[in-house]
Amino acid sequence: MKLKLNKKIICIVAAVLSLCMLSGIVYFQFQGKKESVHLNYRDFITKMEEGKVQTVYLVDEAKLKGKLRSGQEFVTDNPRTENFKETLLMHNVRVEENKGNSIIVNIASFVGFILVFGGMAVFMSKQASRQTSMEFTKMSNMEAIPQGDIKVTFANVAGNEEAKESIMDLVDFLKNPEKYAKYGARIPRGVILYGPPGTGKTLLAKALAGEAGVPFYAVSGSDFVQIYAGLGAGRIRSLFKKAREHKKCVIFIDEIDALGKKRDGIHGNDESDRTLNALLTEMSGFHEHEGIIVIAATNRLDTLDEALLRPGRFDRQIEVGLPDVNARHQILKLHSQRKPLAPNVDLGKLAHQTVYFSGAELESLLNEAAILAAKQNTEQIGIEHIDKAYYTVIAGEEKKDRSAIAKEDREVIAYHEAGHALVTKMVAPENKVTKVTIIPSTKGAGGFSMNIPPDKMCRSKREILNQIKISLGGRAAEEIVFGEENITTGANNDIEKATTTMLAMIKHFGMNPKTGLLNYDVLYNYSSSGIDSVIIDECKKMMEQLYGETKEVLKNNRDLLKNIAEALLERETLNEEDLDQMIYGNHENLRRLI
Ligand SMILES: Nc1ncnc2c1ncn2[C@@H]1O[C@H](COP(=O)(O)OP(=O)(O)OP(=O)(O)O)[C@@H](O)[C@H]1O
Ligand SMILES: [Zn+2]
Repeated sequence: MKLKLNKKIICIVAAVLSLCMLSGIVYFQFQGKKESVHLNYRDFITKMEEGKVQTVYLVDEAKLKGKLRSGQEFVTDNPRTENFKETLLMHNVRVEENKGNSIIVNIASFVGFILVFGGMAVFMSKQASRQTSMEFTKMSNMEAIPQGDIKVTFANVAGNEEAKESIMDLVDFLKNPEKYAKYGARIPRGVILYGPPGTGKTLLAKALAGEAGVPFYAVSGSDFVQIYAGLGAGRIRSLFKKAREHKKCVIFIDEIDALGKKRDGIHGNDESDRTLNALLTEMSGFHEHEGIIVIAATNRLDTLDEALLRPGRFDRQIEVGLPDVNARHQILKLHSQRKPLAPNVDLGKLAHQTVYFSGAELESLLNEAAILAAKQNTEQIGIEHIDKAYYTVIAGEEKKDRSAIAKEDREVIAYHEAGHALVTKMVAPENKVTKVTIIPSTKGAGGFSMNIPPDKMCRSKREILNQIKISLGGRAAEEIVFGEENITTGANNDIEKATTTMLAMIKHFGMNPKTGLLNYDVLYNYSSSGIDSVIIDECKKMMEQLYGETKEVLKNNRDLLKNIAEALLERETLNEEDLDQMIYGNHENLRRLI
């Protein structure tokens, strides 16, 4: 009874207090609006250059306040660069340092209100209390793994050679930031690792910290959302504050997409915007000689807000793809190092059977097998354990055996990619084919073949036509080998690319005799006749002719096409040397004959 009464009183007091608080907040907001405007940093610089800025109050906060000559007060981002004060003085701006400004006081009182308000809420609801304290604990738990405790090095990462190389560059940046500062080089602040789950992104970030011998902070983008308003941005600031104490360190933000998703303009989310802005502000506030590198990871690069990818932010993007057969073999070897494998386990063969497995799945495969063997008390881990574990690992995503479904698809993909590569070699040997693979990547649905034309200012009509033939090479190979009935949707992107190029030839470059030397975009601006049917007819005609020629190239080299496709099925990835070896043999001279 006593307890109930107490609760009632508490509720009444809480209601009255809340009312007071609310009016306080409303008053504060009214005051705030009257007082200062928010200038983005670029506008601030413009105003400064125009001599419109009278005073700036320098503080060590993310935002700083100032006054325009018109009397208007403003708030803007604090760049925290070393020569900021000098720049201000050079522009005749009065600089006042560390002066408590009224907005800070206001913010403090606002935060005070919020805290009291929050406190009441906590008091009134046990549930909320538990939740809040969890969030706060999370916040204070952002401890770094100290330097020396990170045992991960590049030796723990198998495969992923290209990603590893890019990360290796950063080790030197972290070890000797002064060296780069001396030459005025901007040290990369942010790196995005992108690729499918479980491919070793976290591992690479840890290896960077491990190799450079610096502390490692790991957080996840999703830790910053779904928490009380304003806390996300606060957490970012406290994370960076802690990181700065170390001078050199690696901050790893997993699932960056949780706070840096593209804004669609309709479903804006103020809270994640605020958090993202706090992150960007912190990153642009790094001192030149500071060795802090932020590594972010995401499964999808294309969903990220462009603001994140601008220079000075996450301007290095590194793909971390699924491992090919060679890389899978190395990963299996690495993770079986301390496992007693039976002689009947052939890791090379296992690598072939684990198409589309990520590094994490391979690790899990061996781990599950080890658990099974331990349960049965057998001396060693045998192939029978691995076979069983195989289904445990892929269960849940697909009932059927992945490699079995993939078999037919893989063959079509192999011929498709072989088609692209062979046509490139035949019609445009000056292009570089850096990599052909049937392992899916973000660059292409099935597989992809990287074909880089030489760097030139202008391209000739012949080069453009060849580029279209290269795009058509995939579909042409499918048709020749599997018949017209069996062509696939795999050529979707290729057709899009070919059409775009073809239209540009006709509409912009005046490279078709029938449609003439006209720019059709300019023409359409003056008449509203829509797309000219002559253009469509010419496009189709030219495309048909090029497709015929492409098929001819492949038909004349069917053996080569078969060899390349079979090599792809066997090795999954081929590089330029492998291709040249197959096409030109050992005789470099032959190259000139073709
Ligand atoms: N290339 C690799 N070499 C060795 N082990 C790997 C590799 N890739 C993944 N692994 C194993 O898988 C585990 C999980 O990898 P990691 O957490 O780095 O993947 P991730 O790409 O960060 O995944 P997510 O996108 O799900 O966060 C690692 O701890 C390691 O055991
Ligand atoms: Zn293709």
